[in-house]
Amino acid sequence: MKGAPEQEWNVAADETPQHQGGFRADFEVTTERGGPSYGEMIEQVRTFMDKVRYASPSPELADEVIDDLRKLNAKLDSTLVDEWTSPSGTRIDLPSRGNITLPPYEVLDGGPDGVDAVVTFRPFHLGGNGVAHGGHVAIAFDDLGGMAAALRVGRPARTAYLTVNYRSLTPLDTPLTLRTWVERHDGRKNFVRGTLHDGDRLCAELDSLFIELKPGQA
Ligand SMILES: CCCCCCCC(=O)SCCNC(=O)CCNC(=O)[C@H](O)C(C)(C)COP(=O)(O)OP(=O)(O)OC[C@H]1O[C@@H](n2cnc3c(N)ncnc32)[C@H](O)[C@@H]1OP(=O)(O)O
Repeated sequence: MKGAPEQEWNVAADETPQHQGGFRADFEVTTERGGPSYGEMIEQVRTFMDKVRYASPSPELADEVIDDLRKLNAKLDSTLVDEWTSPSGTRIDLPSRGNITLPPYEVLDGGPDGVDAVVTFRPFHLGGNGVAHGGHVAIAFDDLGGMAAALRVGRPARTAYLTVNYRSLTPLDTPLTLRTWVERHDGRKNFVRGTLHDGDRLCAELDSLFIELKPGQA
């Protein structure tokens, strides 16, 4: 991974098809793209999603919010870039690399032996009856399982299968311990296991296969 000190943070997307030549194994990570307030911007969006999940607005307020959102969307329209240069996904100083689509996590330790992270499912990750949606648990495992495979092989890997065993309910708004590691490998095949704990209580387990991508493979 490269981290250039001089980052351009508002580069227009070019005409190059994004997947030409395969998944980019070596794209620039950054702590600067999007500016110093980018993390807070993402946090405010997540907070907005929390509010939307539980809000019951009047028709008038819904119309007002729609107007405000249209204005905000128009503001961002002029700044759109491709996925490889967007801060969302490449800002390694932010929870989940600044990726707005992932449950926010912080990697405490990561290397060829595995990944230790703390993940907090937000109120908007609600599944039902106050606990996390199983699909969001799977997303956290997919990203951090993929990271464990990538850190072992030094190249990106794609999920071939992913099984989550849900052992007990996963709470919201609670820092949870998530671990992933490559249990065994066979050529390009990385068999990745994982656990998600609330304190000592096991919430879910991961059993998955990540295939190391060949050079140029999409
Ligand atoms: C740090 C950031 C991390 C982010 C992680 C995010 C991860 C993701 O979400 S990726 C998105 C979800 N995954 C996908 O879209 C993948 C879609 N599938 C594919 O692209 C391909 O099937 C792919 C790449 C997985 C494998 O294709 P390919 O490279 O041609 O491998 P292929 O030759 O078919 O298989 C290689 C080996 O794996 C085995 N294999 C492949 N798929 C499976 C499977 N589902 N189950 C069991 N074995 C499998 C094959 O049998 C073969 O075994 P062997 O070498 O012993 O004969």
